[in-house]
Amino acid sequence: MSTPPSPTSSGGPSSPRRLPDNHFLSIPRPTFLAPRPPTHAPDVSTLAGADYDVDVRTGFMPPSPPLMHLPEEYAPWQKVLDDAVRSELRVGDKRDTTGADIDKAERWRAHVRELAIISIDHLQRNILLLRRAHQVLASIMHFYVHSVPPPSDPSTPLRVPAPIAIPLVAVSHELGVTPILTYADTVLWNWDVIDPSRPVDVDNVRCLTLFTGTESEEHFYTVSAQLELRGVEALSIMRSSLDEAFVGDSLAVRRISAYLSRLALVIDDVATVMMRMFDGCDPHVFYTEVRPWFRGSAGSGRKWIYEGVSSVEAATSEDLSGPSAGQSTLVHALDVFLGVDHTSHSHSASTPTTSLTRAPTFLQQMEKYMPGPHQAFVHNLSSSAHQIRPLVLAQPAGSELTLAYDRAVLALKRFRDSHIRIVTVYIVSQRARAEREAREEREKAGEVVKRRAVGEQADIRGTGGTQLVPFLKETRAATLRTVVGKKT
Ligand code: HEM
Repeated sequence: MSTPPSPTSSGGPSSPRRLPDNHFLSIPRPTFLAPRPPTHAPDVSTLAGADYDVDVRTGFMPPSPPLMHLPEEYAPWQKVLDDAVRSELRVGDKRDTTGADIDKAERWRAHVRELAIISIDHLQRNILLLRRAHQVLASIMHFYVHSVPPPSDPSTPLRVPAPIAIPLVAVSHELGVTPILTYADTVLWNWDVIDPSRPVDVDNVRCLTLFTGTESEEHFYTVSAQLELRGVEALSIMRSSLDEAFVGDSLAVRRISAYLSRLALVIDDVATVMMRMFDGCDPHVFYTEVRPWFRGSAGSGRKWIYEGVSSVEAATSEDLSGPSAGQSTLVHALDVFLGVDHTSHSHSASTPTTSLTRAPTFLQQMEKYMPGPHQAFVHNLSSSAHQIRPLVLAQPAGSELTLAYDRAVLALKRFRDSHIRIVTVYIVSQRARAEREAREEREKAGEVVKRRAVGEQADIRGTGGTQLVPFLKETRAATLRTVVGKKT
């Protein structure tokens, strides 16, 4: 990022205001104090830039709308995807999916198996085409694996046919991302501007639906895209703060304090944007129609076999999660920048651990689902020689810097409060409703059905395979533990 925008004193989700010209943050530093990193230190001078695929205006989203078409040679992929959407394929293990739905899906699946295996040679070195290819192939794969009825033996592997598996693994390799549908496919690479004469901003994007064509699905993706755009300012604040941390003098401390206070407002805005979810994404439609398409192989009890793929490559496609906004680099970056330590909860996440190994946290596990350059961004941020938290801890309690730091951390905690409210409405309550309806149906048929005891919680899993309620509460608790002063 070449020039960070000045932090502003206030502003709503999409209307940051400028600082007055005489504000101390508007005064340039004397040039002899300009930070110059030592050659052995990681370069934190540009947290945005081509190397990380981060844009000064759009952050982790590409600066212009992603391609929606592939060259003619790849038209067969596009056609089978369009056919799946047009024929309104239904998830195979839903109670109301009919035999006719299953037959229709099977006819479509046969076309997928009969596709020729197309080389990705003509996509290579063109990142825009590779992204579109990943999105198309991963979407076809999710339609393919989820439109079949459940097998009689629930551990029967799911086979992804070679015409999809081979190019998907190859394209994923080029992009440094996993061969499964990711947050990048559903959000970062899945949008267009509403009004092309206006810049890309929070209120000028919409996402192009893929699975159900419902307004709820489109809104679900669009809110995440809007949130990414509102978060762009946080990236420039991080960069400016790290530059100042390198200098580390008293002026730097004052400046970082102002940046962190501004960051708190930006994070609150990001949370406000997230709550727009309620404006257009119906919780029941989301839970019953949209979310089932997202499921990955992790935690499903079924192995997904990528046919025609070498055993080495196949190892990278085992136990993968479906898309989750938990793969958003923006939120990871905020955690890393503020020094939120999630390691203590790794035991309650999906990966088992032994006393000799420390399991990666959920957030670390999610990094491999991010595009390669964004993973590099997070690594660079976390390996920066000049971190904010140690600087804060070195200040006296109640100082301007510690107060500002806590404001930012508490804003992130409030973001997680809001997120838990969303998850409660969109998943926990919907799951309870689905169970109640299934029970009533069975009771109507004369069965005696055991009810869950009061206080007994369902084992509800996220698309990332976590036990989501304890996981999200622990993630929030880790954020609160990061506060250095009063935890309110
Ligand atoms: C209807 C809307 C949403 C639902 C139902 C939802 C659901 C979930 C679930 C179930 C998890 C647990 C991890 C997993 O197993 O996948 C999760 C994690 C997460 N989600 Fe969401 N989410 C929603 C919207 C969002 C949005 C818009 C964002 C913003 C980027 C977001 C950011 C995160 C993050 C960062 C995590 C990791 C845990 C954390 O850092 O607190 N989610 N979400």
